[in-house]
Amino acid sequence: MPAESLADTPARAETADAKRPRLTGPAAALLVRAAAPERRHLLLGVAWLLLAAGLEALGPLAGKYFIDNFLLPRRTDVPAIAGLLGGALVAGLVASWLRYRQLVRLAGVAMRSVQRIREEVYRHVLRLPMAFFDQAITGQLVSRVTNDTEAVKTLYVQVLFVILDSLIILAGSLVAMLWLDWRLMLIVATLVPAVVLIVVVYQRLSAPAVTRTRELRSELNAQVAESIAGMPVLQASNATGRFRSRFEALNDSHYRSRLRELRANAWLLRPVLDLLNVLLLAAVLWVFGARAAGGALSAVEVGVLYAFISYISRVVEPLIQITLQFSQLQQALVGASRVHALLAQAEVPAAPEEGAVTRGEIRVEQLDFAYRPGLPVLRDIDLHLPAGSFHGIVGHTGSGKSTLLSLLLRFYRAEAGRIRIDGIPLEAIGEDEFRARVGLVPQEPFLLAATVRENIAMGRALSDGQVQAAAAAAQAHDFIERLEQGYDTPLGEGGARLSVGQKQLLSIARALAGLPRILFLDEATAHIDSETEQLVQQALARLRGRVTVVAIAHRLSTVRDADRILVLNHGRIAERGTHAELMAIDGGLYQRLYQLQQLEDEDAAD
Ligand SMILES: Nc1ncnc2c1ncn2[C@@H]1O[C@H](COP(=O)(O)OP(=O)(O)OP(=O)(O)O)[C@@H](O)[C@H]1O
Repeated sequence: MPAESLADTPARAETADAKRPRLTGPAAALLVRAAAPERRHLLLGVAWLLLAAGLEALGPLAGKYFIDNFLLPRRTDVPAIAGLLGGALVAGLVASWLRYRQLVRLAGVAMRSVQRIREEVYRHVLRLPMAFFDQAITGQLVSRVTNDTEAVKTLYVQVLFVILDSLIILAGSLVAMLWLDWRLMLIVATLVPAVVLIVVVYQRLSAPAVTRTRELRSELNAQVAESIAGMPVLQASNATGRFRSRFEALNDSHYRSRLRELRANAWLLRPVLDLLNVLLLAAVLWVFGARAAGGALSAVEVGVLYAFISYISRVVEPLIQITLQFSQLQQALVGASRVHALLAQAEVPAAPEEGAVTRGEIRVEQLDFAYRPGLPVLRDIDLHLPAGSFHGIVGHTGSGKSTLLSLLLRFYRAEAGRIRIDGIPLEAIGEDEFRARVGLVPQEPFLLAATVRENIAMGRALSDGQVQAAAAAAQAHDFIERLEQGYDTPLGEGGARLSVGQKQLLSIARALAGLPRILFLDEATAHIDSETEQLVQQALARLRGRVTVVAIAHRLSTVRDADRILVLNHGRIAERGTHAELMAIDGGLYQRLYQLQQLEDEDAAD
């Protein structure tokens, strides 16, 4: 199957959907859905937030009461003053305690919601069709599952709760001011449309920069992942310099984009609001000054003046907080829409749980397939593989061998024709049943950074005896026993401590450990020496009659003993028969392939 390219591509674009930094309906639904199981916590958290903000809003009113009733009339009523101060102190303490409880509760809601979203995204990725991974770039996908979901957490923790908190304080202060002096309150309230205007301008200026920054960050991830995966090729082809320059260029674009974003923040958020704060204070003082000059200022209004000055800062501060959160909101929305775009990708449709693989007989009728419309890769494929038989598939590069295997493995769906296993259509067999009964040994063995035992068991509840039996059947037991810690030897990332042949034998052991009825091998002997190839051949011979084996082989010796060999040519089955039958076709494709390979082998021996 095609490997991911190491081509020197410029910055790669992502889906248009992920670019729109808007809390679209489905993205909002995602956030609400993730928080839904926490409704009780959410309601209690918001209730405590409301109570705390209400208690805090009483502070300036208490100050006004003190000025009006004790300070200006020069009254020294100690028990009343002590009562007032004590009340203010208790209200402050209760407000602080409620804030603590509310923060812990709401932060918990946010964290658990993001945990759920991240799990949902990962679960979804595991169920995406292979066609999706043909286009996907590993690093970008990793970025979606980790960074973007983290950005969504910001949306819950900081943005929504800080904005909610600020809105409540703002509303409380405006109501208190309305009660004190509605005309003055209207002057202060002009701040609100001014801030809305600032936020709109800010969003216009910074949204493209924020989106670009996120894209570039995920491209940085993609390049690092790609470079690590292809390190041997990178170093051997002396491409490290080129990759370094590409990374530096990307990193520089990221820096510039972030700078544009920060400039918009620096200009529009705090400084403009601080200026508005000063203007507002001047306006309120001017009104009071005018009233005093006109002789209309009563003694009672000194308390109102004090309360107003206190409330102005309480109005300005939450507005500053709200606008500051907008930069994070922007990033979180981009994150949420990217996560949503990924979740919107269609999963592999779930198969009904009824069909079962019992014997392992495969029948293919009139199969046609194309990855892209109009470019057929397989045409008119008809096959019958009896249960327990051993079939080889050979053919030149690009003839469609791996594609046929991918269709038999249900990685893609054919547009025309039928595949049946034991008489049941492929898509009617339950996913668990299908994967348990059908094993695959891929061309590139994939090993986890875990022990030999874990690599064979792959999370299945297998006993030591079952693991060892599978290893013995794959001719891997002997070399495993020779490792320092036998089956408990840690293999290092990608099985770095083993030879390619040993990795391949482990990969076969893993496939056999599930006791499959059908076993597919995709060029499993392509990169191993003839000695290991013989081990693989012995392992396959032992499966005869019990497991249906389909082996794609570049090396014809691997399938020489097969019951039947299928020769693919430009997506069609050109020849089929045993080795002897195919060799008897004069000028036949198989005969030519075989002779060519013998010449190559002789050359290699020379
Ligand atoms: N995921 C894909 N998307 C689009 N085209 C693909 C994809 N995989 C394979 N192809 C194309 O389909 C054709 C058959 O490819 P396939 O990998 O099945 O050939 P193959 O016989 O297995 O070749 P090889 O021996 O080199 O592995 C090729 O032209 C290839 O470019």
